[in-house]
Formats: sequence, C-alpha cells, structure tokens
Amino acid sequence: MSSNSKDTKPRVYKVALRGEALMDHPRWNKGMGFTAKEREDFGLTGRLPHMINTIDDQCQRAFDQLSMHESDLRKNDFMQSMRSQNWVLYYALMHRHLKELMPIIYTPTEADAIAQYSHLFRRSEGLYLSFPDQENMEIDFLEQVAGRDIDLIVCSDGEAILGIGDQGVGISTAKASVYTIIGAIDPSKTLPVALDVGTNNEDLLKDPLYVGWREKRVRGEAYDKFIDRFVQLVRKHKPHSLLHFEDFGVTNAQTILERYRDQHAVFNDDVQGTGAVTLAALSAAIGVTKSKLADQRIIIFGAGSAGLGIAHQLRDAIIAESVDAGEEISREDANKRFWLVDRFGLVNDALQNAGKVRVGTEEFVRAENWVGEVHTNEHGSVSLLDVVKHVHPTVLIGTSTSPGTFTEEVVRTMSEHVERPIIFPLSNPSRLVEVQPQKAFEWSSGKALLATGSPFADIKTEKGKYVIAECNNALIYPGMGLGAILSAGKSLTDRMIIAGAQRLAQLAPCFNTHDPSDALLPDFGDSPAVNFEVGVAVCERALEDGVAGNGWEEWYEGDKTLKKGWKEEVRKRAQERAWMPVYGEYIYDENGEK
Ligand SMILES: NC(=O)c1ccc[n+]([C@@H]2O[C@H](COP(=O)([O-])OP(=O)(O)OC[C@H]3O[C@@H](n4cnc5c(N)ncnc54)[C@H](O)[C@@H]3O)[C@@H](O)[C@H]2O)c1
Ligand SMILES: O=C(O)C[C@H](O)C(=O)O
Ligand SMILES: [Mg+2]
Repeated sequence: MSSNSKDTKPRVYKVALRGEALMDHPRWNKGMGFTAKEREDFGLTGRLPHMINTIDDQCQRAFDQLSMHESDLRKNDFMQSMRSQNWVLYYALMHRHLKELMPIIYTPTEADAIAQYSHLFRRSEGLYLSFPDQENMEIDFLEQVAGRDIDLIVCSDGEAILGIGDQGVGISTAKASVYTIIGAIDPSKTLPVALDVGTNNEDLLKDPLYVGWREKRVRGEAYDKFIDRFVQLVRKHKPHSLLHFEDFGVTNAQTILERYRDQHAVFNDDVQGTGAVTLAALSAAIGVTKSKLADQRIIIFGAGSAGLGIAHQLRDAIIAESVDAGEEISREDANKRFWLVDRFGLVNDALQNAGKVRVGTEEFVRAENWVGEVHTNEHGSVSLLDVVKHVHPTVLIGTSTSPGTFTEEVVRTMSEHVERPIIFPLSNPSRLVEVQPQKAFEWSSGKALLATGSPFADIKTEKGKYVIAECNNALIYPGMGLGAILSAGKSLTDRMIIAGAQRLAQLAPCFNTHDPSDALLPDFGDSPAVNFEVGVAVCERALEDGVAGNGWEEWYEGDKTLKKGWKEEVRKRAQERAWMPVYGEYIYDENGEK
C-alpha cells in the first residue's frame, strides 16, 4: 500500500513573526526545536533555555508529561492544550502513538470533553459564529480566512453530538484535527466553525460558566436563514473548499445536505461518512457469509441521521451491485430489504397513520404488522425482538444511542435463524453501545460478525483472538475529504462516496482472507495509509465520471477520455499535498507569512 508518510523533507517558509508572537502561534511555534540560527534571526535567544531538542526529544517529553495524567479526560485536556501551542509537536505525537491516542482525542473521550467544554475552556480555536452577532458574520469570517488558502471547513451546530445530544458549542475542532492526523490535510488549510444557535440543554442554560449563547435553540426560518448566510459566505469566499457538517439534529442534517449538495462540495459525516464506513464493513462481512448485498435482510435500529444515512447508502449499493450483475433491482424492491425500528418500534403503516413516522423514513415504511402474533413494546407498537422473530435478519445495525437494547434474547433469536449474524452496534460513545461485543459473541456462540462505533478490546477465543472492527466514520471521512479536495469538483457525488467505501472494504483484512476472526475493517493504526488510498479512489472516480474541477482539464483527450498516466498523476498530487508533522525551515521576511 502506498503511504503518504515518507515525504518528510523540511519545507522552507518566509515568516514575518518574531519573538513572542512567533512562539505564541501554534502553526509556527517549535518550542525547544528552534535551531540556533532561527533563535538568532527571530529574536528568540534569550527566550529559550540553551539546549536545542529534536522533535523526537520533544515527543518523548510530551509523552512523559501526558502519562502523568491518570484520567482519559485529563489526557484529552493535555492534548488539547498542546494543540493550541504547537501543531507539529501535537501531530508528531499523534503519529507516533496513533492507536493509543485516538481514543483520547476522539471517541469515546471526546464526548466527555465536549460535555465539559465550558469548564475545560482555556483558549478559543477556530471560528465561532453566534446567532445574535450574525450581522457581523462576513467580517468575522473574513477576519479568519481572508488571504488564507482554505481547503476544508468543518462546522457543527452541536445539536446531536455523538450520542449525548445537545451540547451547544464544541465538536468541530476534534473532527477537523482528525483530517490532519489521518488524511494529512494541512491544518493551516482547515477551519473548524461552531455555529451557535442556542441550546435546549437545560443544564447548560443554567450553568453560569456556559460559554455559548444562553438562549433556546433557534428553529424554522430564522435558523435556515442563519445557516444559509454562512453557506453563502463559504461559497462566495472559499468556492473550492469542502464543507463538512457534523452532528446536526436529524431533520436539519438531511435538509441541509439536500439543499446545498448541488451548489457546493458538502459532506454530512453522520449521514454519508457513517453510511460509507458501514457499507465497507458489511461488504467484508458478506465475503465471509458468501452472500450478496441484495440477499440481506437488514434491521436498522435507530432511524436518525446515522441510521437513515446507512439505509440510503446500503440501498444505493444494492442497486449498483444489481446493475453491475445485469439483474437490475428497482429502488422500491431494494427498499424492501430494510426494516427500520425507531423509538416507537417498527416503522410501519400503523405508526405512519398515527403520525409518528419521521420525514425521510417514508420509503421504508413496512405494511406488515403481524397483528395478533406480536408483543408490543412500551409504546404499543412492534418491538425489535418481534421484528427479529419475524424477519430473521441477516444484519442488525444499531444507531439508537440506547445502550443494552440488543438483549440476550434478541441476539440468541437472531442467531437461531442465520448461520453468521452480522451485528454492528454503532452508537457512540462506548457506554451507549447497543450490546457489548463480548456478550454478542457469547450469545451467538461465537458466530456473530461484529463491528462497533467506538474501540473495543479483542475477544480471546480458544483459537486465539477475535478482532472487533471499529466502524467509525473517522476511518473514511478524512479520505473522502482528501479525495474531494484533490478532485476540486463542485460536489462530492454518491458515486465518489461508493468508490471510497469500496476501496476501504478491499483493504480490510477479512475482505481478502474471508476468515471471520480477522477484522471486518482495517485497523485504526493503519488509517493514514488506508485513507490515502480512499482519497485516491474518490478522486479517480471523480475523474472517470467527468466531475473533477480546476486543474484536471489538461488530463482529458477530447471530452471524456483520460490521458495515459492519469492514475499516476492522482497519486502524485495526493503525495505532494500531504502535510507531515515535521518542522519547516524559517527565514525571516517582513513580507512573509504570519
Ligand atoms: N460509528 C459511527 O461512525 C457513528 C456515526 C454517526 C453516529 N453514530 C452514533 O449513532 C448514534 C445515533 O446518532 P445520530 O446522529 O443518528 O442521532 P439521531 O438522534 O439522529 O438518531 C438517533 C435515533 O435513535 C432513535 N432512538 C432513540 N432511542 C431509541 C430506542 N430506545 N429504540 C430505538 N430507537 C431509538 C431516535 O428516535 C433517533 O431517531 C449516536 O450514538 C452516534 O454517536 C456513530
Ligand atoms: O464522532 C464520532 O466518533 C463518530 C460519529 O460522527 C458520531 O457522531 O458518533
Ligand atoms: Mg458525528
């Protein structure tokens, strides 16, 4: 697998900052890593102890300091603080301890850090756009982006953070830094944005230290106009950037995606990223069961942003697979492979008549009620267990935020009817998982094929171990972003997303060996190299489909045919673009960068 991690040549920068201003800027700061010449040229000699450290020395010192903190939340806080002081050191440390530190800076610890955001707050990062200050939005936006080359904007309105609900301001910085850690996107070209439209979280509203706008969430037209103002600014000033939406409430997530997807390159991670990574894991799992996507009976438990995103992605893949096989399945028929179960039970016509079916789920409403044969749940409608009993699903996916809902009876019943039950409890953080993987393994007598949303330890088995794949959108979205940026197209199309998911699946250990004890997805430790490949695949598809933008025209002969060597060119551009955490060489220049 080609990796982007070999290119570690130091770059030369002309820098206009001196002294404290240089050391205070996380992009430029090198701490004890400034060379003797830089110390002289930039007025740093008296500001630093005598020794000069290598980045390895600095990583060692930082890691030792990190290890002194006992709780994961304190470690997260330490890492956050390091990121606001020295980017190269932060990312170099992440590269060296990727697997160990991802759960610290990202899921599951990030959930606690976001819940505590106002209390852990020290220094702002990125852009904060608040509803009451919207008249100033363009000025605030330009203050941060004018003259900057921005590839990627990650925004959130904080309404549905992971599985922990409305948290006001907070997630976009962690999500943006994962683009750099895994996708090698230059952090100076990313912008995290908190869109503060208030919060309905009573605890936050009552908290005297809450840092966001202390009002109830703005809804309806006023909300739409605020979001539109922001999106139009992005389109006007950064037309070639990718705009990533994270953790919006389910209705807004779908609406915003549909509204803007033909106008700008937009990406909703919870919908599309989750759909793509789940498709990849499922493709590997059905390699073990030696079946086709179209043969599956799929229950999705929790029909919100993630659940619906998965349903759409898998449905589209079923149709695409059938077209390739020359036996086209209609959209209506493909929808019949799915049973959605939400808070009120099976999404069926009885629920629809009672007005309890969410917009976006209509296509999947089932006619069957199995009246008389079923136990109803506490809402008087068909429960998950009864759907399992009647449908005999091959696949059970959890995106419900409701822990423990894949009970022993659910797993055992599912296992009675299929040889290899495919069970993906994807809710984050770990404490919200629908079933502990160890339990699902036991209750299925070791037959279940498992993937979870947060990291879980391997399961010890008689033969060795069973590896639990981490099916988290972070395993694919950095590559999706890289591919979209590389292709410079006006949109990130469904076909580009499917190409990325297919490449991810091909890189899963289990996809090639068909050995069920191998993981259904690549290891997070390999995610930088894996996402490089995903990025290449996404960009290749954009070129093949003629939707790539600026800079690719010269690679077409006539209208459609690509010139020889185009694939090598995609890889070359991806490699050249990769940002690596190594210090550059600085030359003082009063007209240089700041
Ligand atoms: N693994 C990943 O990559 C990934 C990606 C996105 C989301 N997620 C996780 O998935 C979960 C859902 O996220 P989301 O953004 O879709 O949230 P969401 O709020 O949009 O959706 C949750 C859905 O679950 C339903 N629900 C709640 N309690 C239920 C219950 N007891 N039974 C059945 N349904 C119930 C809700 O009505 C809602 O429709 C979160 O825990 C999130 O962290 C994981
Ligand atoms: O952020 C994550 O860990 C994955 C996902 O986007 C989620 O909302 O849970
Ligand atoms: Mg999310």
